[in-house]
Amino acid sequence: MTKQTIMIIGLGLIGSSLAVCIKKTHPVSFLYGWDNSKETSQTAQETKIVDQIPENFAKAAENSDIIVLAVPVQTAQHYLEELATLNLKKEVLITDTGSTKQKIVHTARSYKLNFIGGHPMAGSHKSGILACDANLFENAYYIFTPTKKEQTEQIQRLKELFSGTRAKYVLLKPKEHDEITAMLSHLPHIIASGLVNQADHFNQKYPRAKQLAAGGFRDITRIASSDPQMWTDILLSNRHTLLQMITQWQAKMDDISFWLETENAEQIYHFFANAKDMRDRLPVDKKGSIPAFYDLFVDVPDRPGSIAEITSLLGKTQISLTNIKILETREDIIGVLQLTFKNETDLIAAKTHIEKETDYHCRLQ
Ligand SMILES: NC(=O)c1ccc[n+]([C@@H]2O[C@H](COP(=O)([O-])OP(=O)(O)OC[C@H]3O[C@@H](n4cnc5c(N)ncnc54)[C@H](O)[C@@H]3O)[C@@H](O)[C@H]2O)c1
Ligand SMILES: O=C(O)C(=O)C[C@]1(C(=O)O)C=C[C@@H](O)C=C1
Repeated sequence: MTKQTIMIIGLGLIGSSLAVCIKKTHPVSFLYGWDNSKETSQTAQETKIVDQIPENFAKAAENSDIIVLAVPVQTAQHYLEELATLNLKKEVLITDTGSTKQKIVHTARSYKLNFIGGHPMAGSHKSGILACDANLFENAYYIFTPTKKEQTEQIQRLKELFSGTRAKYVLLKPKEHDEITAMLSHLPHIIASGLVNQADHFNQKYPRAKQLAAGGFRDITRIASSDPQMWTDILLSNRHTLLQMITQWQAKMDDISFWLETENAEQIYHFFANAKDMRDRLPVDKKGSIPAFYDLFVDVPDRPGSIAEITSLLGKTQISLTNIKILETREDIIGVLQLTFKNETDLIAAKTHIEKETDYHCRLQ
């Protein structure tokens, strides 16, 4: 194992999780971390997620063999501009984790930087260093977008660097990447937030309506809790593709309006049947289509002692929780408890146990 100096710029959810994975498989490498949030830098230092938060950005970058940009995509562009002005090592390899690839690859090329675009297709609506998770990328796809054949050796360097993620590597062209993620990630985020905003407006007429939001609304809108800055950057950097996708979406909505106006049950049935068929065939073991965190949602009666009952049940079985949160206490009826575990085995064991010992309903999403 060669000793390398690695610099991670941006120590939020993705940067800190990658740092932990790198440390696990490359203990002899030296890891610099850089973040413009003082609090985040302090946490990274205290928890030893990185070896050092340097005093001087330029010196650390110039000393690095690999630089990983894990900041919002627009910010990553600015860092490339800055890195291009430094006296970086000749062999330095720069990569990023951003959710869009064409713009950043284009910028890196214009500065003649040794850059390979990267994108781990796993994440969460949670952000920041406190959401750091060493298992975040396990079984997920990690996309690289090389632009030249000569980059094979560089890709190999990155595959080795990120081997601790236990992700599956995929190579795509930047344009292919941006079209696929527009369909499967960016448009869904727009729709989820659109729904929440529409419901927010609606709530002015029926203020109690939000208390009634049940599984359907919650399931489809989880990702609306994601970081607004990150998503502003993503949308603006994949503008053209998204404009086309939105037009297609609007056409689909027009179809539904028409079928409703004309009471066309056959077309409406076909719309749902086709979607069900496609959704049911989605692989369930892939991150991206399942929650990246091992969360269990338990409907509990809103009465004293019900939370203690669950924690003591889990305590007896030695299943350890990493987080517990009361999501809502709906009047009179039930509330939802979000239990987070450190891996899938604990999650499934907890679900089985709670269902066996109580009559509480458990859901994975
Ligand atoms: N969240 C996801 O699900 C996900 C998944 C895959 C890829 N990505 C991409 O990875 C990147 C990071 O996303 P994240 O989820 O880790 O976001 P995050 O908000 O959790 O972390 C971003 C970090 O960058 C820091 N930062 C912001 N501006 C900075 C600057 N100018 N200089 C230094 N640090 C700065 C922030 O303080 C924060 O710690 C984004 O480009 C995003 O598109 C996100
Ligand atoms: O699971 C989530 O919360 C995510 O939003 C993760 C998700 C996605 O859309 O699948 C979000 C953006 C990233 O670029 C990759 C993954």
